[in-house]
Amino acid sequence: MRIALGCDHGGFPLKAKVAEVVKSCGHEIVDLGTDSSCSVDYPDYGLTGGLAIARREADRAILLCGSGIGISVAANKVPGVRAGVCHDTYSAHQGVEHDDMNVLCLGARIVGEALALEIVQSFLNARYTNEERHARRLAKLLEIERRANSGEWTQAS
Ligand SMILES: O=C(CO)[C@H](O)[C@H](O)[C@H](O)COP(=O)(O)O
Repeated sequence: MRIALGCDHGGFPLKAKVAEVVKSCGHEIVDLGTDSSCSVDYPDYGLTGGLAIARREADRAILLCGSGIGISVAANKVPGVRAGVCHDTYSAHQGVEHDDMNVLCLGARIVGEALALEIVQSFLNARYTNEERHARRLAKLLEIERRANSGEWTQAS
């Protein structure tokens, strides 16, 4: 798979190790920056990561920030993105298997390196099951997205 990898300064300390694991699992990296610990703004990197998915430049993304929260909120604003913060391996594979999560977000200030790398592997190895109940729920998510984007909830009547 092509895996977009992006981070802000809070996530930067984990980025190189995550890239190593992604490549060692046989995947290609689409590097979205940032490339140093200089302070930057997580919405910029959440957007870039989300767009990589929306534009099909990557199959999945891994986004890192201090907590994982800010960058996941930003990425989830992009239609087609299903980003989740996962700080345990179970969520990382179940999020893909049940919810077709396509963006994994990690907080480099929350998880240690060893656990983070196991979480990454768990995410990469997981596949969406497409079981009937999951497909039904995913269809409902997509319908929420469609209605939100149509403006029906924000236009004055
Ligand atoms: O954790 C974050 C948002 O949820 C971001 O990664 C930022 O890294 C964090 O807010 C940055 O904090 P800083 O005090 O500007 O380093």
